[in-house]
Amino acid sequence: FREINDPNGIPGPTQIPYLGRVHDLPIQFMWLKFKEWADKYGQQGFYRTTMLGAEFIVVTDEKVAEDLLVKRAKYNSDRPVIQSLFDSKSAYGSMEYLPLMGHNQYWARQRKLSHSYLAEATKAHYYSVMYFEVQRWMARLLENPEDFQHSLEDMSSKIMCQLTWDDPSLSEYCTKSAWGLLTQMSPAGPITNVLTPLWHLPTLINPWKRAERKRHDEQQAWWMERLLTCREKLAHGELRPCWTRQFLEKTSLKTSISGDYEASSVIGMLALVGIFTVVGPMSYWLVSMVHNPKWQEAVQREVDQVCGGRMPRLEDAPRLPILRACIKEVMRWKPNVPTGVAHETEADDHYQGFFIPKGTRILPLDWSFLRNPVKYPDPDNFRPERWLEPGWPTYQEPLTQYPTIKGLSSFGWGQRQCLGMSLTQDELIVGCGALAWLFNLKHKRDPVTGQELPVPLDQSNSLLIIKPDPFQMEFEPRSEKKKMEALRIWKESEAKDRAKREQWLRNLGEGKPNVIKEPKVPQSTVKIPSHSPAAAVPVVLVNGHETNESLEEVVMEKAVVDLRKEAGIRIKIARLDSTASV
Ligand code: HEM
Repeated sequence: FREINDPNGIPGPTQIPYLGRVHDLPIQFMWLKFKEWADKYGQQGFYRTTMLGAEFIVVTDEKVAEDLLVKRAKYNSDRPVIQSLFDSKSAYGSMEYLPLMGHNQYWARQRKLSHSYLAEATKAHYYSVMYFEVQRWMARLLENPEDFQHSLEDMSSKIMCQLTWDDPSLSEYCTKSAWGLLTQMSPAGPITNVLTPLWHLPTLINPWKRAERKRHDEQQAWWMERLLTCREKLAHGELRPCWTRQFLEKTSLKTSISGDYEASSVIGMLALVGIFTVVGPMSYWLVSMVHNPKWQEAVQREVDQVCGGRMPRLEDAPRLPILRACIKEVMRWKPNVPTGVAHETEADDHYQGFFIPKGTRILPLDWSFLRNPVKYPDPDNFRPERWLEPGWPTYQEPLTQYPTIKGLSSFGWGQRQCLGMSLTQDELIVGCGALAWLFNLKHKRDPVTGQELPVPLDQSNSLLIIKPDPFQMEFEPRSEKKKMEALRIWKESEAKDRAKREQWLRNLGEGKPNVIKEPKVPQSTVKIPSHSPAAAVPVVLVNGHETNESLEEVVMEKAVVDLRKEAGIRIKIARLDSTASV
């Protein structure tokens, strides 16, 4: 007992031999107990606890997270094992779940690949996918408002399925599969994540292992089927631009990804992770707007003034600071990964005079960071003005650029920081902007008593990534004109999309080339500083049109085209102030 409660060690709750503090750490709303301990023991910005022999350092201050997870990222970027998944860290080469992988070769190459695809998500072609799905969601909300939680999840899933496999019809299964994995990896999921020794029972008497085997095999088979279907469609010229097409056509030649199994996993995982993450803040947006009608009115006023009566688009973002402030405040007030995602240390270390052994799990407690009263005065209340008015510690100028959710502690730290920040920001701007344009989000009234039905503020699941429990609310169209306009826009977009798909297939039948016309890239809310290496990337023009491809890709393509004896392609490179032709 004395050994595990060393008075000179890192402060923390008293540990019981073997159990540590697992017995009084509730599975439900675990982050609240962690915060309670933080207030008691975390004066230095961190404290220590253990669970069934596993050492934890719970980080409660952003400065400490910066020191341990960013400055010492070289040896603090591993992940702990998740007991109820087979080889969650890919230590034995399973190569399946990028965000859960150890700090190993599979993680390095998959992160590189995912990074390039998610940067792609900020490019012009992909914006149209977001607009299209948000327009569909608005129409669905008008037609069936009761179903809003399901249709929201489906919208998010359709965006990911289209970006990944060019097929929004896969959304229902993809969502189911995403929640399956999320549940399996969360402490609030199977009991074997907490009582870990149970996992080692022989398979015959181990229902958890058998259930996981079934879930795992189905998911992997589904991911593989997606890759093979895309390959077949590509061979027939039927696959429009998406990450799988990009992989099959270009990346597969250059990357060290080992083959179809790994490729289908890394691409499939991207689709999954983009669903439940974005659903959280979008759901809490609804909750926050119902509870804060004044801020809802402020966002509506801003959207009306800036967008002149139409649905907001991404190029409007620099002139929508109130919308961005409310989005950021929703993510601060109701963080959807409240415990943070643990890193594991790969070497013995000393910090502030304390010894941290190799294999310690470092938990950056986001709930604590975002409720720090010094950085966020009045932390328990929804105060978007903290991002908009000088005098608040978090205020930053220029307001065309700030507030931005990029870099928020909720996206994690150092080498493991989230790769989906841009995608999340863009989806939230388009989605929440459309809601503000079209609806008054309100409490629903009981048809019998006329009383307002409650929209709970603190009822959610307790998975690693949370969302509010089912609730009821009202989506009141702001006017009949807006309602008709939203339905018209959706009908028009749907008809155009159908026509484009048909044209694509007709072209194929007639042997004509299929050309994708990309809309202009909207101005980002965050400008790239001129000293950044990204600013020096040359703009590549093909036949006078800007392309998203790199110079090497274009030259490579030209070589292929030349080989096929299809001449007539001109490539012009504009590099900063000078231009040259190849
Ligand atoms: C509200 C939205 C989101 C939140 C709060 C969030 C949060 C996080 C967090 C906390 C991590 C772990 C960071 C760490 O270990 O320090 C992470 C990792 C990751 N996120 Fe997100 N995420 C969001 C959206 C997305 C989206 C939309 C995508 C992509 C489609 C995405 C892709 C990833 C990937 C691939 C990783 C693994 C990075 C690695 O292990 O190297 N995330 N995210």
